Parts: sequence; structure tokens; C-alpha cells
Amino acid sequence: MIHSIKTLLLELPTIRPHKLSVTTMHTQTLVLVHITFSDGIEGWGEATTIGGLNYAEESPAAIKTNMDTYIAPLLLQKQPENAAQAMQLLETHIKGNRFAKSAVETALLDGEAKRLGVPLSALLGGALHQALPVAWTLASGNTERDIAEAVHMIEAGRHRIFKLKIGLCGVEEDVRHVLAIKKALGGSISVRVDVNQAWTELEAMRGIALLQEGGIDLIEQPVAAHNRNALKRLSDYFSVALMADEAVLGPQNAFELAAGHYADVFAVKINQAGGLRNAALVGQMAALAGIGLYGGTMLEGAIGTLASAHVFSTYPELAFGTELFGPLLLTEEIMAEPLPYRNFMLHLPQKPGLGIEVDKEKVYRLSKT
Ligand SMILES: O=C(O)C[C@H]1C=CC(=O)O1
Ligand SMILES: [Mn+2]
Repeated sequence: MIHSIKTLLLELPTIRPHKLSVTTMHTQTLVLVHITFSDGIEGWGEATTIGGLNYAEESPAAIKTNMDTYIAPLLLQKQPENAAQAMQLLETHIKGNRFAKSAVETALLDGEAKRLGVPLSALLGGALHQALPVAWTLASGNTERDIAEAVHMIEAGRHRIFKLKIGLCGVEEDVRHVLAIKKALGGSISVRVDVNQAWTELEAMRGIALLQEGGIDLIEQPVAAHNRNALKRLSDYFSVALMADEAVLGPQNAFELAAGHYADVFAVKINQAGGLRNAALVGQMAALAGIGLYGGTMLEGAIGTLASAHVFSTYPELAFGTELFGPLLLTEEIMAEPLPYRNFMLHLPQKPGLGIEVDKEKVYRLSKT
């Protein structure tokens, strides 16, 4: 039985300002869900978004309010027997709120996996990968600083795939910034860009042509998420891989995008998909449609990052790797031990549930409530 559900807000500083076309982040707010069960087992889940309401339609405050006011009381009253029943209950009575649902499902699956003594991925069919490549986002807003940061990451064995956030400056200025970094890092390093919806279709035609010519590997969400027809026209026209990110939501919408081949690659995010099993389904559908997969992040802390890693470990292939670097952007460690990042990869913990213990005393101390 579910004994208690608590939702905590933790606002943690980032290691440097993180500049996107939609906002500049100085902190990240983690919404943690802590479930205790009557047999003494505990489960943890997490939701994050980016820059309040700048990126998506659920804010941290709204996630907590809806958890405390609607979702937790419903689960405590109905006492679903497993995560699948819980998610069906929430689908029936709670419209939207994909991020909150993802956090709850993570906590429930963490608890179930601990009870069974298996890693969380086992409840999703089992892991096909024991380690996942992890990209780093260069977003300091300064070309020289980005190059120095990338060189440091390569030398430290941390990252050799870099994603650059663009879309704030003019197309030509952004392209100059990207190609200067590509040139400085050399041919063996993968450089990609994320436009976060900032370009019109005509700007995208100009920008993508120059980036393709300059050896950039992947162009993420160049146009508005709702403009799926433009994304498809661009994907059909260019040979460089185009990735849908903000456009990819839950399974229903991913099914339509996959069936119509609206992009070459999907960035899958557990929050955007509305949970772990949904994110697993989105990945399987994309794979069936011949669409490449990329393990996306909503800049989660350690809990959401581990949950995402368990999902992505079940994918048949991850042609473009992952960007599960969220905890490395934060100044505070909230787990009993840091996540195992080694040799440019995140290694999946083998212990039951998410696989790494939360530093409970610390998260309660840091939480605002
Ligand atoms: O992909 C996004 O749009 C959001 C996020 C992922 C990495 C990063 O730096 O920002
Ligand atoms: Mn993106």
C-alpha cells in the first residue's frame, strides 16, 4: 500500500549560466516525489522543466500544487496495486500534467523494482545497453569560453559529443559561432546544434545549408514545435539529420510524427512523454518507423537522469547517444554517491530500483517546504 506521497521543491544553482534561445538559467528547480509504502520501501521520482514556463506548460510550482492537491490524494484514496494501474487511474482523472505523471511513475517503479530486487529497467523489459554515451551542452554564450569548456571535457574523458544552443542571434552570427567551435575541436568530435524552435522555415533553410556544409552532425528543433509540416519539408530536403524535440510529446503524437516521418531523429524525454513506459513506447515506435533515437534531457537532476537512463537502456539502438548530463550542471550532489560517469559514458547502476540512494537528509534540508 502507498503510505505517503511528498513533493519537494529544490532550487539548485547551476555551475555557470546556461543560455538557451528561450531563457538563461542560473538555477534549476527539481520537483522531487518521495513515496513511502506500508512495507517500508521508498520510491523517488523527479520532474523538471526549464526556466519556469519559458520551455513547457508545467511550472515547478504547478507540478507541486497539482501533485499535492489532486494526484497524491487520488492515489492514496484508490491505492492502485502497481504502476500500470496508477497511470491508468491518472489518465482517467487527471488531464495533461505529463511532467507530474512522469515523476509519480518513476517513484512507483523505483519502489516496485526495489521490492522485486531488480534494476528499474527490468520492469521495462530489461536493459540492452549497460552504458550510454553522454553529450554536453555548450551554452556559456561565448565562443572562446565554449571551446575551452569542450577541450576540458574531452581531456577529462567526460564528453566528446557537444550540442550548441543557438537561435538567439542572427542566423549568420550563430553559424559563425558553431563553425568556429567545430573547427577548433576537429573532425573526430561530434558537434550538433539545438535551435529550440527559434527559426522561421526560411531562416532554417539558410542556417541548415551552412551547418550541413560545415560538418555539423545533427540539427535539433529548428522551427516551432507546432509547425510539423515545416520540419518535415526540411528533413526531406536536407541530408544532415534533423531532430524533433519539443514537437515530440506522448505516444499518440509520437505515433503520428513517426508514421509520417516528420523528422529523422526523435529526442525522447520522460517528462515530455508523460512517464517512463510512455517514453519506452515512443522509442519503440520511432525505431519501428526507422527514426533514429536520442536520449533527451529536461536538465533533470540525478533521479530523473537515472530514470531516463533506465528507459534509454531498453532501446534497440541509440544512433545519436544521449544528453544525460543534467546532474553535472548542478553545484549540489543530492545522492549518497555521484552518478557513474566514466569514459564519455553514463554507466547504469545494477542495484535495485533507480540504483543509487538519495541523500534523504540533504534533500529535505535543501527543499523549500
Ligand atoms: O534539449 C533541450 O531543448 C533542453 C535541454 C537539453 C539539453 C540542454 O542543454 O537543454
Ligand atoms: Mn532540445
